[in-house]
Amino acid sequence: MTGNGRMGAGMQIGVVGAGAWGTALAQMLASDGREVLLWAREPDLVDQINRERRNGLFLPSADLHPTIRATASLADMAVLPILLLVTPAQHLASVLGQIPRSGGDIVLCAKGIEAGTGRLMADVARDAAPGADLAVLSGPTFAHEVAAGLPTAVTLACAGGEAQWQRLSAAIARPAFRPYYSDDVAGAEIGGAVKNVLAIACGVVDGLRLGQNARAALISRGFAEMQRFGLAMGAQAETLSGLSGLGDLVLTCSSTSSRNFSLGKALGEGASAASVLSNRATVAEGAFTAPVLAGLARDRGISMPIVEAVVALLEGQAPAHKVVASLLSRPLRAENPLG
Ligand SMILES: NC(=O)c1ccc[n+]([C@@H]2O[C@H](COP(=O)([O-])OP(=O)(O)OC[C@H]3O[C@@H](n4cnc5c(N)ncnc54)[C@H](O)[C@@H]3O)[C@@H](O)[C@H]2O)c1
Ligand SMILES: O=P(O)(O)OC[C@H](O)CO
Repeated sequence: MTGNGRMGAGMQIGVVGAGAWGTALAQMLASDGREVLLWAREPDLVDQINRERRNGLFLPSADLHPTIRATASLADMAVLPILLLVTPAQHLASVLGQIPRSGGDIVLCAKGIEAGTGRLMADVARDAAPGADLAVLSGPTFAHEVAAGLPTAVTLACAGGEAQWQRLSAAIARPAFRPYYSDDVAGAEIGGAVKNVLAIACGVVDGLRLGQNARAALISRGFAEMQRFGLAMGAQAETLSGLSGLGDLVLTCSSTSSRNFSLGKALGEGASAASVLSNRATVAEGAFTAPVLAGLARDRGISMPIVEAVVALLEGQAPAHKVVASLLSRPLRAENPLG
């Protein structure tokens, strides 16, 4: 199916969260002159965006378009028909719960699973914003590339089906930003959440200098884990092998531009997770998702040895080389990823 071009440039879109990804999405949406209202949690950042047209905290590379306006007020977002929610996964419930709004479209852009509850973002949003029409935007998307206008394709999974897709694709697509339709909300969410954990593992391989063969093996066996978990949770196989699953897994497992990959690399080089994370203002979602994902998999009898290994490393149970040795000494078995 196809989208219908863009809606009138007059309709303002709201972006909630002015980290790297929210700012990049605002920049992309404003690239055709559309007005974008961007909520930032940090008051100084609101001022900087409005006065200097830049986000020195989270996306210093971008000169922000003049039609982006920042606000510190979540109430300002309540009147907008389309909101992109781009706060980190662990903060979605509290931020969304503070927006006094009923109905409208909510496009979920965080990649993660809520610790403590095990909820995917759409489940969080259904509770925090009952009555909203939910969609998930996910795929291989480094923020700095999207902000620079480089070509990018994403999955836009719409719980409201094709009618919602027509509405949202018209508002969100740009010449260099290409959404693909899906009705598989859970599949799009699971791919994005699981790949972050696997990217930490790929970073460890890099940090330990285990080579390109090992990284390719890890991507492939990691994808098998994503498939086992995703299919058990009701995801469609096509979504997992698409942009929001395999596509994002390949991107995030291939570059130190990924915060998850670079966290893993530091772990492989001998650092502790606590020391790496305490020195960062940015989020590595995989560190929060890994334990809850492992728990969900264990509860369901789903084998995810790479995810378990990441949890062991994050918790400092053993040094990286020992965790890898233990993965490599598992019994030989059939490759069938679903077996
Ligand atoms: N950066 C990317 O390239 C990229 C791409 C796609 C998806 N994502 C996803 O987008 C989400 C946001 O990531 P990001 O890269 O924009 O963040 P970031 O690491 O650039 O910035 C951290 C963000 O967390 C916010 N924050 C910190 N404490 C908070 C709190 N208590 N309540 C609410 N917000 C709080 C900050 O205000 C800031 O917006 C994540 O789920 C990430 O996986 C990121
Ligand atoms: O920097 P990361 O690891 O959070 O990855 C960013 C995006 O999710 C890549 O698609």
